[in-house]
Amino acid sequence: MPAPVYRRILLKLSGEALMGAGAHGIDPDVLDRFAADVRELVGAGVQVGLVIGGGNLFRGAGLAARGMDRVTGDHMGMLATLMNALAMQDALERLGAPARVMSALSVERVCEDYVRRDAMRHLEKGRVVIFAAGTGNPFFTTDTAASLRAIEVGAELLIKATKVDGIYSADPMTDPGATFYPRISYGQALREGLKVMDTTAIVLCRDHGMPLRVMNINASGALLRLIRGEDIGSLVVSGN
Ligand SMILES: Nc1ncnc2c1ncn2[C@@H]1O[C@H](COP(=O)(O)OP(=O)(O)OP(=O)(O)O)[C@@H](O)[C@H]1O
Ligand SMILES: O=c1ccn([C@@H]2O[C@H](COP(=O)(O)O)[C@@H](O)[C@H]2O)c(=O)[nH]1
Repeated sequence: MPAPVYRRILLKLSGEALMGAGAHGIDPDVLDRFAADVRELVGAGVQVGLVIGGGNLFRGAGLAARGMDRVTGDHMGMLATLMNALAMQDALERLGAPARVMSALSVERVCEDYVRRDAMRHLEKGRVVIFAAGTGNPFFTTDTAASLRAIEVGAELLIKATKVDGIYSADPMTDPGATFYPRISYGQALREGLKVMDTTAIVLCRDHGMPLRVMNINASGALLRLIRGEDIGSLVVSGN
């Protein structure tokens, strides 16, 4: 087996994908499958930071569209990501992979607060660090939190694992004519307003030279092959 080409990665997992075939919540089989994929990475010697979205439970923008105060909705969205993080911590530990949830919002009886130096230490010890509650601020997303944490902890790659195979000219879920981009520059992604990842997250990656891959979360064994150097999904590269 080829050795991993990355020492430390930050993996952003879609919250929505946790629903599986359901319309809401967490499908336990899907959760366990994702946890097994993450454990394989740890087993291969890679230090793994995780950020999990909250779209399977709540998004602030959706709640605001139905009349709720936006900041309250975003607080609920961030707490939703904490619930997903706790579920993932449990699934990983059932598989024998030590994990720590670190939250950007203080919920001190439940998990650790996010402190960068502590997070680095957990990673060095081979524990999966699950960064919960996004950035801790409303009006952001977990994509931005993933970019931020990847940069803060010195990850060598940010992987966005989502429901589609990578980046396309348009949303492939709604546009069957969308073309796949195996490589795209940050500049082109921003210019074309591609909605696969939010603008703030892409700008952060661009400005801090964080390599970014978008890939399908449901492709079996793909994460392991990716960290061993296979060209999977779409790679976002420097340039205009
Ligand atoms: N140009 C594009 N290329 C690829 N996917 C796109 C594009 N435009 C929109 N998308 C959509 O973006 C989705 C991924 O982004 P999004 O952050 O909304 O999902 P997510 O990762 O599942 O979020 P959450 O973690 O909140 O559940 C894909 O599932 C895809 O349908
Ligand atoms: O930094 C952040 C991150 C997230 N939120 C809120 O949480 C939900 C869920 O996150 P997704 O990235 O959409 O999965 C998001 O819609 C926001 O409402 C936040 O406020 N700040």
